[in-house]
Amino acid sequence: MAAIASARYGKDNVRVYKVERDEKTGVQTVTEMTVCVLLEGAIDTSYTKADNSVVVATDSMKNTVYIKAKEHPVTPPELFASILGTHFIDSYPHLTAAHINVITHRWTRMTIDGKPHPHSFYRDGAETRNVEAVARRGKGIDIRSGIAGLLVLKSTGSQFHGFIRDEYTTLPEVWERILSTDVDAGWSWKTFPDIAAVKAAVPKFDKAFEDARNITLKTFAEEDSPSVQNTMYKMCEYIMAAVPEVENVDYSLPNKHYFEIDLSWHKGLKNTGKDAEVYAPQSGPNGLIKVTVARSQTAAKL
Ligand SMILES: O=c1[nH]c(=O)c2[nH]c(=O)[nH]c2[nH]1
Repeated sequence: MAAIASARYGKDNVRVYKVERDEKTGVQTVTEMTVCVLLEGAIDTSYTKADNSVVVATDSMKNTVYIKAKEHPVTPPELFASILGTHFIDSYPHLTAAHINVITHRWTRMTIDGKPHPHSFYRDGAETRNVEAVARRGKGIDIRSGIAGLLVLKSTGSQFHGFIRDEYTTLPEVWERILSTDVDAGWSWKTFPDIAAVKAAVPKFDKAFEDARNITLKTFAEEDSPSVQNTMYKMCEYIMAAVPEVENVDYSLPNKHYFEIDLSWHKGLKNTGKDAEVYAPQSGPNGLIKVTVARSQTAAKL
């Protein structure tokens, strides 16, 4: 006999743009998001018995995203995701959880002749601000805020030595290397009992994002990194110290390798070790290093 172990469904890639116009100053502010809604609850019969009476159409979910974006602020994304999630479980008694993902894309205001332009913006990077809010009936709202697609590189100030050497090892130890990664980081907040608690925390969300982004960049730039593992752990520690309401911090960092090229076959050109200048960026395979750091009392329970 087969039975459903878990099921959720919804609408992904709902693209939304919202403009805010300040009539007095003529300054406009824009937000562009990609939203995913996934719902859970007493929906098994829609899979097992073709019972569509329990189905909120994914098309209606898309409409709801647009309507809630019209009725409410879409920033900070933590609040908008919580408003959406709460709407679904409040509106449909058979649903138990709503998982809302909001990816906010960068539109940075242009500076023209030294002045911020009132209505023109540019995409200054692939980096996105990502929020996942899960509203669970009777269990409050869990939020993970994050940053993804922040591509960074340092041309020195990174080492890697002392690792296991055995019959599988060819990697030389290095006291000097290039370090590059595509930062995917998240910070998870203590459960909010309800939407009022999320509203009360609104001023903290943008500050936490700026703190986490600055800590990531500063630690990456300034630390003489002994390994990706140690550097990302330090980033987690600093974020936990900067944002007391955060319960844990996670990073997922690909190690984007740049290989030295031996050019000595061409007229004895020196291009390795301290003479290395021309490198071959690798697209794969790459290292992938992940961690979640919790406060000590929570980590002990995990
Ligand atoms: O920072 C690093 N951590 C590793 O675990 C690892 N493994 C590897 O081959 N290079 C690196 N670099």
